[in-house]
Amino acid sequence: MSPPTNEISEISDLTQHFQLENRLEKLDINSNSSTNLQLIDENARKAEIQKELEKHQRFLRMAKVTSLRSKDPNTQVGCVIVDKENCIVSVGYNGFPIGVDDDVFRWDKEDPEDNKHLYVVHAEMNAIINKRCATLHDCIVYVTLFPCNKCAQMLIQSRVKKVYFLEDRDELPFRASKKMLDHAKLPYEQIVMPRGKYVIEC
Ligand SMILES: Nc1ccn([C@H]2C[C@H](O)[C@@H](COP(=O)(O)O)O2)c(=O)n1
Ligand SMILES: [Zn+2]
Repeated sequence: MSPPTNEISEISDLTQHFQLENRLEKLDINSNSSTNLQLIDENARKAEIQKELEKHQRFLRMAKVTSLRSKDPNTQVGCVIVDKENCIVSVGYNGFPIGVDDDVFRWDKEDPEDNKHLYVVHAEMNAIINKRCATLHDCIVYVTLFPCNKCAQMLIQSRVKKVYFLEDRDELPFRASKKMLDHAKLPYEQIVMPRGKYVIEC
């Protein structure tokens, strides 16, 4: 049985809190030996880290909004790619290729010959193809679902700098993807959304 909604929100709040704590711990600040100046510095860095986290959440919210364009009745995925200056250089969502008719290539077909997975272009692939810049080198990827193995290959080849994502899956394509990303040293990080600021009603 799934927990009631407010319980989920509390879990989300707690996870978020620990995520921020975890980020702060990495700073390795020795608070016992803090002088006033160090304390000011510490607070400034805490504020900076909080600001960074909020930026990631903002772009992931945009990825979520983008995902709503997908016609996949089971899983809508959205991807936003930003450059070094935090400018959006591309967006994408999962859909059939241009000219491939949804009424012919249906989303709900179970038959292996007609299954959507044979035809759908993933959100990340569409974002890579749609880019409005010469290269994605050092760009940051925001995606609502962890990239599969095929998308991970393309992201590695595109030389993007980091992947931020919302949801994860413990399935073969995703495990293979992690193996590849780790090996290629392309970092990825799951971001938890703040309570009440993720669900978008349209
Ligand atoms: N990172 C990903 C992973 C999956 N997708 C797409 C491919 C399908 O349209 C959908 C997954 O369908 P399901 O297996 O949940 O029925 O999500 C993507 O675009 N990017
Ligand atoms: Zn994929």
